[in-house]
Amino acid sequence: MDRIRIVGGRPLEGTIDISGAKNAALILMAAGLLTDDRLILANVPDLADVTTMSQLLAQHGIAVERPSARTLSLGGAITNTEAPYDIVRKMRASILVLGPLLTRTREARVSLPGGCAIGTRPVDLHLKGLEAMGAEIRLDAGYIDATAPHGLHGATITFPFVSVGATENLMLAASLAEGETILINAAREPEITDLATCLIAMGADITGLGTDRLTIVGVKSLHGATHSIIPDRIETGTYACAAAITGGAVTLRGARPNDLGAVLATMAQAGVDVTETPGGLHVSRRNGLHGTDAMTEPFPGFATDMQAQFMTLMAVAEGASMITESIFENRFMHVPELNRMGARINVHGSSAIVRGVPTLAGAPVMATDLRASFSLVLAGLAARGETIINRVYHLDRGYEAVEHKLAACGAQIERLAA
Ligand SMILES: CC(=O)N[C@H]1[C@@H](OP(=O)(O)OP(=O)(O)OC[C@H]2O[C@@H](n3ccc(=O)[nH]c3=O)[C@H](O)[C@@H]2O)O[C@H](CO)[C@@H](O)[C@@H]1O
Ligand SMILES: C=C(OP(=O)(O)O)C(=O)O
Repeated sequence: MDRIRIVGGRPLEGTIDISGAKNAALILMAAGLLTDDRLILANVPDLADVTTMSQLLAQHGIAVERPSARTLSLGGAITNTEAPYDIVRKMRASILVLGPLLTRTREARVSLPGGCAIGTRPVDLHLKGLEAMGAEIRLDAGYIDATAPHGLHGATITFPFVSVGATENLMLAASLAEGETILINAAREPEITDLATCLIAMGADITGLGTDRLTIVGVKSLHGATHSIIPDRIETGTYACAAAITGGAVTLRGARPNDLGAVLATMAQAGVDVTETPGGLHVSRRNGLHGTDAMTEPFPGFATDMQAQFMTLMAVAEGASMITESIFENRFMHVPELNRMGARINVHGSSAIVRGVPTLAGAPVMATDLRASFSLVLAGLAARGETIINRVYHLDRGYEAVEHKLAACGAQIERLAA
């Protein structure tokens, strides 16, 4: 297994190009199941999760080609409606093929994704929504067995709480269902709007973009389209933290500041200088950081996918912060690892109290999930001495060319191949 070695203490200076959004790429690839025509996706990041989704689509019969480094071309008829355990277990986002397979072919057998390091992550809202649209669902040997003998029909679905994945799955299903679907208390994440924009380009009828009420009127068929994926807001926020924690100055080229919701304002409150530029965002820090509270919430609130990285920033701020995780029940696995590097963080239920320390000390640490991994990279960049991060495969799921992007800005970082 690869490891990452960092020698900390160097301010980052330079420009980082922000890649296409992982979470938009995955759902847009699933949208490729909605038509036999070609769906061309541009600005696709080169990530392990994108490779996994390509494998999943390929075994459903979809031809997945990469005509250029950043472009994916999807097309062809669905020949197999089973999403097997061996692929689904690698990536929970595999559940996003359920809606498209069912609405297209009236049947789907998708392995239950199960829990993961950050929480139990049930998919009940996906299943209840599809049942409201006429699906018959039973669980069999760890699989979701779904059929829609008469096809899916529109329904009004009120989510009891916001779910990004359930909103996406039902949007995909509704786009080819008979009649009108209304999704109430829908997620408003930028990736949802990106999906809607692409579906509309494919011929779908969707209104309410960017709001918590989406109306989708099913159409008979969808056609091919070309769509460019939005820049990754979480990668943007993560590198903003990297600039800030090292006391550097970095331009994040291609970033879309509005997509970061409460994250940038919270960073600014903590003492980070954040300036919108014509092509992105400039982030620097000349003065000290001060402890600032944050609570994760659905968009436009503070993103849970930024919680671990912001916590590392607060670990070296002056004063205390309270960081509350309200989306996932177990997303503090980075805390013991950060504490091994000298941080002073206590977890009380869904909140972490962070008492800032003047410096962290390099140490061997273990990555436990994607964003926790980068929180350790950030700690390593700020720490005195050497940090070795194990289990880098978590990082490779969602961050493209981490060591190259950081080294180009002056970080002392290298990948140690297994
Ligand atoms: C591939 C992708 O886009 N992943 C993102 C997506 O995950 P994902 O779509 O899995 O996250 P959800 O928004 O669905 O989850 C929010 C909360 O709802 C719960 N829940 C969800 C569905 C359901 O049927 N029942 C249920 O109880 C989850 O366990 C969680 O506690 O949104 C999360 C929240 O912004 C992000 O952290 C993930 O990076
Ligand atoms: C939790 C994440 O991804 P996933 O939903 O694919 O596990 C993430 O991107 O931080």
